[in-house]
Amino acid sequence: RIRIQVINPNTSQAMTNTIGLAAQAVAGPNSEILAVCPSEGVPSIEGHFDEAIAAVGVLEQIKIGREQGVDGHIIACFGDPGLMAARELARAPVIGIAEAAMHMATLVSTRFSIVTTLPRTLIIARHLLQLYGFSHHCAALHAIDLPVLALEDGSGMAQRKVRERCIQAIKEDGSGAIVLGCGGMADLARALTLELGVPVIDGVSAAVKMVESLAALGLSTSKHGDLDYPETKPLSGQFQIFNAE
Ligand SMILES: NC(=O)NC1=NC(=O)NC1=O
Repeated sequence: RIRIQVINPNTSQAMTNTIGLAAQAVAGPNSEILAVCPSEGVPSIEGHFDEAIAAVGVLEQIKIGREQGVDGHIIACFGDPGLMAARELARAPVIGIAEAAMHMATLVSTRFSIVTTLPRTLIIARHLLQLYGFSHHCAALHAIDLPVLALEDGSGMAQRKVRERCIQAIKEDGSGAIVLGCGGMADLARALTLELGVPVIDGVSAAVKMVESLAALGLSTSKHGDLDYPETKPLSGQFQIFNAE
C-alpha cells in the first residue's frame, strides 16, 4: 500500500476538496490519498508574492508528510511553489502538477496549449516551461481572466470559460493537447477530453500516476548532490519547526 500526500498550497478548503477528489478518482487500488493544505497562508495563489508565502506552508506540509512516512508528495498548484525546496526536505518523490501535466502532454502531442486563470500568472507558467525545458512544446498560453477562487464559487462561470478557451485553443493554436493550468480545474479534464476529442490534461491526476510509477520503480528524490537535505543551522521564529529534532 502506498500513501500519497496531495498538498493544496493555498488555504481554501473547497479547492483542497476538489483536488483531493480528483486525485482519489485516479488513484490505484493500492494507493491512499492524503489531501492537505497549509494551516496558514494565502487563500489563493495568483502571483509571485502569493507563491513565496505559499512555499513555506508547502514545506511545513512536506515535513509532516515525511514524518508520516508518505511514499510521495504532490504540490497541487500550477506554479509548483516550493518544488525544489520541497525536494531538499523530502525523502520520497515530490511532483508539481505543472511539471506533471507538461510531461504527460509531451507524451501524447507534439505541442500543447495551456489554459490558466489570471493573465498575470501566465509568466509563472512561462518560467516553468523554460525551467523544465518544454518551451518549444507549448504552442500558446491562455488565461480565462478570472481569479482562482472563481472556480469554487458554484456559479459555473469559470468552468464555462475554461471550456470556451479550450475550444478556441484547439481551433487556433495548432496544438494537439491542452494542459489545465490550475489545481482547481482538476475535475474538468476527463469530461473536456471526451467532449472536445483531444487530450485535456490535469496535473493532479497526472502527478498521482507519476508518484505511483516512481514508487513502483523504487525511485525517490536523490540525496546525492543539490537535493540533499538542507544544511543544518538554527532557524528562528516561525521557522523553528524545521529545526532537526
Ligand atoms: N495558475 C493558477 O491558477 N495557479 C493556482 N493558484 C492556486 O491557488 N492554485 C493554482 O493552481
